Formats: sequence, C-alpha cells, structure tokens
Amino acid sequence: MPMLKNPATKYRPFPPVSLPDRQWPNKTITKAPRWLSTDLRDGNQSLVDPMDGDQKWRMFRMLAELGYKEIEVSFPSASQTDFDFTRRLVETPGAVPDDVWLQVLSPCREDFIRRTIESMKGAKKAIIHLYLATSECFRRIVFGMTEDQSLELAVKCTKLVRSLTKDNPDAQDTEWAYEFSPETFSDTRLDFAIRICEAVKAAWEPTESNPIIFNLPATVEMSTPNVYADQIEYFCRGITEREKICISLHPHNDRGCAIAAAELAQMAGADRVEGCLFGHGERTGNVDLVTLALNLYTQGVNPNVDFSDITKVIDTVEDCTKIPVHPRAPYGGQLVVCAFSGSHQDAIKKGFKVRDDAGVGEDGQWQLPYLPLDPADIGRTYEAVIRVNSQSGKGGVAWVIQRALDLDLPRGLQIAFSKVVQKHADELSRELKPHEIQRLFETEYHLNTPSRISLIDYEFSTDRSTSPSPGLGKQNVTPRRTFAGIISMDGREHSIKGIGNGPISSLADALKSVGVDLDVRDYKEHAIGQGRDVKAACFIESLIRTQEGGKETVWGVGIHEDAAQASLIAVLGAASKLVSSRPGTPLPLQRKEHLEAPRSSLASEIKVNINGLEQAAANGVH
Ligand SMILES: CC(=O)SCCNC(=O)CCNC(=O)[C@H](O)C(C)(C)COP(=O)(O)OP(=O)(O)OC[C@H]1O[C@@H](n2cnc3c(N)ncnc32)[C@H](O)[C@@H]1OP(=O)(O)O
Ligand SMILES: CC(C)C(=O)C(=O)O
Repeated sequence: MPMLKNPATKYRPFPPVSLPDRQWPNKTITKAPRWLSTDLRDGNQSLVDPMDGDQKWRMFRMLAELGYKEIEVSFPSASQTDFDFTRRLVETPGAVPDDVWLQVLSPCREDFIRRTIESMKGAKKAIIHLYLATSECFRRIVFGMTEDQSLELAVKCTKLVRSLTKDNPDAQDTEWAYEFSPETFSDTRLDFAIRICEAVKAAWEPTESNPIIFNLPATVEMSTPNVYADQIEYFCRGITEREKICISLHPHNDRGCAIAAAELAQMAGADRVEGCLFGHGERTGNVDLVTLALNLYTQGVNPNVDFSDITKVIDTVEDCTKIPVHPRAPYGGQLVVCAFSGSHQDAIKKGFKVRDDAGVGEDGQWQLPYLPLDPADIGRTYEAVIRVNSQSGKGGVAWVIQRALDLDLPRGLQIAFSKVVQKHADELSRELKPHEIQRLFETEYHLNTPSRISLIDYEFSTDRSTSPSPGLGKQNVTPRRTFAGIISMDGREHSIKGIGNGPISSLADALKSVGVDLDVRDYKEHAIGQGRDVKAACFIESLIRTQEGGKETVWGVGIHEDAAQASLIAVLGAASKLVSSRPGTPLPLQRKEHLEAPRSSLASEIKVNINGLEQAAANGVH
C-alpha cells in the first residue's frame, strides 16, 4: 500500500494558539534553567532492558558529578528494583549530595502514592511528582473521565501527598517539594490545564520560597515548536500567583523538534527543563540535556552542568542504556568534531593557525570555521578533529603531519604529499588513520630509512678571497664554499666535490659530477622542539624535467640536530626523487668518470664547519 495521497483524511493539522500579542519571539535566553534529569525514570522506562540497581547507581553518581541538582530517580511503585534503588540512595550516607533533590514519580492512585512516599522516607530533599493525563483524547480513551472528574482526582491525590509529606509530623526531617504534571499538556485544552493546576495549587498551598512545580509536558510532540512556546506563554499568563510556581518543560522529540521546543518555551517563560542525556526516553526520546546545555554554553551562558569529559559521559550512558550515542549526535557524537572533506579541513586548519598566531588563550573568543564549539572544552583532542579519506585535501593531511611529527609543511609539499595520501586512500577505499599517514610520510621522504642517495660524510671549506658582492666594493666578498663528501648511491659510495655560495648550492654543484642536475627552487626550514632537544627541519623543492619534456617538482625533507646537515639530507632526498622519477636509469646517470673513493680515503680529512653551515642554511638558498 502506498502512503495516502491525501493524508488530510486521516491526520488533522494541529490548531494554532490564539495569542496575537505573544511576547516570546522577542526574548533571548540569558541564563540556564533549573534542570531535571529523568534518565533514571523516563529514560529508564523506555529501555529494552531497564537498568539494574548498580547501573542506576553509576548513572546517578555521574549525574550528580555533572552538576544536576534535581534527579528523578525512579517510579518506586513500579518495581522492587526501583523501590530498592531509591532506598539505597536515601540510606547510604553521602550518596546524595546535600544540595541534590531526589524526585520520584507516581500516578494518581492512592496505594501507589503511599508506596512512592514510603520510598523517600528519611531523604533530605524530596520532590513527589504526580501525573494525570488531561487531554480530551486521554481522558476519553484511557480514563473515561470528564474534565471535572480529572480535576477532582488530581486535587484528592495532591491532598494525600500533602498529608503524607509536608503536613506529616513524622516526615519533618525531609524538605518536601511537589510537582504535578497535567500529562499530554501539549494536547490539552489550555484553559482546562490552567483550571486543574489552579485547583492543585490551592490544594498544595505553595510558597514563594518553596514553589509548586507545574510540569507541562509535550508528552507527544504534535506541533511546530512555536505552538508549544505559545502554549507555555498562554499558561504563564493565565495562572495566578506566578511567583509561587516553577514552570517546567518536559518535551518529547516525536517530530524531532524537542530542542527547539524547549528553547522557545524557555523564551516563553519556563523556568525548568526535564530531559535525558543524549535524548533517551519514550519513543524518540526526551529532549537531550547535553545539547541544551552546550547550546547555552556556545551562546556564552554558563549551563551550570559540566561536560568537560564528554567521552566519559558517553561511555557511562552507553554502558547503562546499552544504546550507542549516534555518531552525529550534536556535540557528543564521534563524528561531529571531525572533518573529512578537504575544504572543511583547510578552513579548520587555517582557523587554528590564525588562533595560534594571534596567541589566543584557551578562554579567548572562539571563532573558527565549521566548529561551533572548541572541542577541547568537552575533552576532545584536536587530533580527532581532522580525519583523512579520499575526500580530503592537502590541509587535512598537513594537519595530521603537523600534529604527529611537528612538521609545518610548505604549501608545495602539502600538495605533493596529499596526492600520495589520496592515492593510497583511494586504493584502500577507507579512512587513513593518523599513524598510517605518518608512516606514509616517513616512507615517502625517508625519515627513518636512507634515500637512494644518502650522505655518508662531508666537510666544507670556505674561500673568502673571491667573488666580490656586486655593488659592495672590494672588501665585501661573499665567501665561496666547497663541499667535499662521500655519498652513497644505491649502496655504492662515491666521493664528490662542488662549489657554491652555501651548503645547498655547493652540494647541488657536487651532485652534477654524478649526473644529478638539481634545480633547487625553494627552501624552507623551521625548528622542531625547544632547548637542548631542538632539531632543524628542512624542506627542499626541486624542479625536474620529465622524459616527455615537461617540468615537475620533487621534494626532499631533512631533519637533523644540525641545521646544515638537515639541509644536505633534504637536498639528497630531492635528488633521490629526481633519479627515481626516471625509472630504469642506473646511477650515476650521465658521467661515469667521477671518483668512486673508498670511504676511508676521505673520512680522515673530514672536519665539519658547523657554525658556518648553520649560518648559510639559515640565510636560505645560495
Ligand atoms: C508519560 C509517562 O511516561 S507516565 C509514566 C509511565 N511509566 C510507567 O508506566 C512505568 C511504570 N509502570 C508500571 O510499572 C505499571 O504500569 C504500574 C505499576 C504503574 C501500573 O500497573 P497496572 O496496575 O498493572 O496497570 P497498567 O499498567 O496495566 O495500566 C495502567 C492503569 O493505570 C491507569 N493510569 C494511567 N495513568 C494514570 C495516572 N496518571 N493516574 C492514575 N491512573 C493512571 C490507567 O488508566 C490504567 O487503569 P485501568 O487498569 O483502570 O484501566
Ligand atoms: C510523567 C510525564 C511528565 C511524562 O513523562 C510525560 O508526559 O511524558
């Protein structure tokens, strides 16, 4: 059967609230509401396997640690597990922080109310929560009650609670509060919702210092969130003695708008929100308390709950509910602080660089492309932010290398290496983990293994008598440097010699004698680490002519404690790539008449002029 062509025959649109002078659209949320976690009640009652006592215990401890001050811990009349868990909390010294209220739920049935209150005997702070459905649909279908009969039952039960709690001389050690939920408020005639709550209020007689809680649930979310906000504003305006009332929200997520409903309804005047971590609860769940809190946080409002170790929260919730947190759940999901695609990675990487360069501290103003929240604020490491697959670009790859090896790759090298990564990711058809990208880089640029051409030993000598610098007169001469060293080419050692203005150019000159004509285009270096452990990282870009007559660039990377030696390693890395780009070409490439010296013949003469070289390297390409 296809879906109905005209669903209007079966489903009616939700009637709007007539509130032409509604005020809430002009309001903003400037402080956190009172929170009530119902993870252990609404969240629990909707699990395939409800939590056992120990799981509830763990969850309670975590909720208290997170900062929740009102926690609905059970439906004590439902099961022995719930009753016993409640008693365990009450009876275990120190289990419940002094400022935390335990809340318990009961239907409007006398025996259940008595059992519920019995479960709280001896508690420091207790909220007794009664519910009774008030909508026409529920009264007719579930209870067979008129509005007046519902009102009478609600009042009778409220009076019973009162007599067993705040009016009970034997229960004065406990600070009692009372919550009444006209269940299915969202589908209840608003004037009746107000009338029944007025009657309950009169029966309870709240005070300003201990207000009654009217919890107005969207038991089933049936309308757009603005309608819920209208309903709340209408109720807030209609109820008397507003100062003796705490208006609480309990939005469910049937239409996927629970967050919006909770936020708009706070703008409409609500003081308190009931929900569950990561939106557990009946059907599509209760409103997600994590999202609500972090939405406030990212607007600069302290939510009064702390998700600085969100991974621990997720672990506990998953363990207790046996339901995984969706990878795309707002804030908490594994994938929400990750970027795979190139343009996102590029923007994020640039964002972090701008932040670093500006020296913005941990609590400095946050403005970063694609990331509404600093992942570090919820205990996420930056490593997890950028992940690499075949959709990724150079920025993401460079980020991983920077985090893994502390190397700040020049743009050209980013482009070159990202091609290597992309090819690999394409071949594997999956994400590449940071350690795989690191290994690819180390292999590609021979960080841990010798390249085809590698440095065995070398020395430099300087001739200051030649080459006057143009325009500087005869006294100012640019010293000429001679490189003399031994290199290994595909396992065979060769001694070579060359002259240039600095270490790079003199080695490049020396390489000509073995047929390697290196056209050094770019040179970048930076320090890695600090103090005694500092190393130099050097990147050499060289232009090569392809066999087809085109031009390509190759990169060499050198890392060494000695800056000059780092640059020589990088030159030889680029030279190796050059010869490798001509498959089948044996080394040496052109001239066979160069020296093939046994290493010992030169090694005894070698003395490295480190200071001169470092200076030359620091000055760039010569
Ligand atoms: C919207 C919410 O989430 S409300 C909370 C819902 N949570 C739960 O139901 C979890 C715990 N519940 C239970 O363990 C059981 O349902 C119990 C112990 C409460 C009741 O069990 P039973 O007595 O076997 O009743 P059962 O569950 O079959 O039916 C519910 C009965 O309570 C009545 N009822 C439902 N809600 C209420 C209420 N708020 N106040 C008074 N009676 C109510 C129903 O009309 C029905 O009455 P009926 O038997 O006269 O037709
Ligand atoms: C008991 C009430 C508050 C409830 O869970 C609901 O209406 O969803």
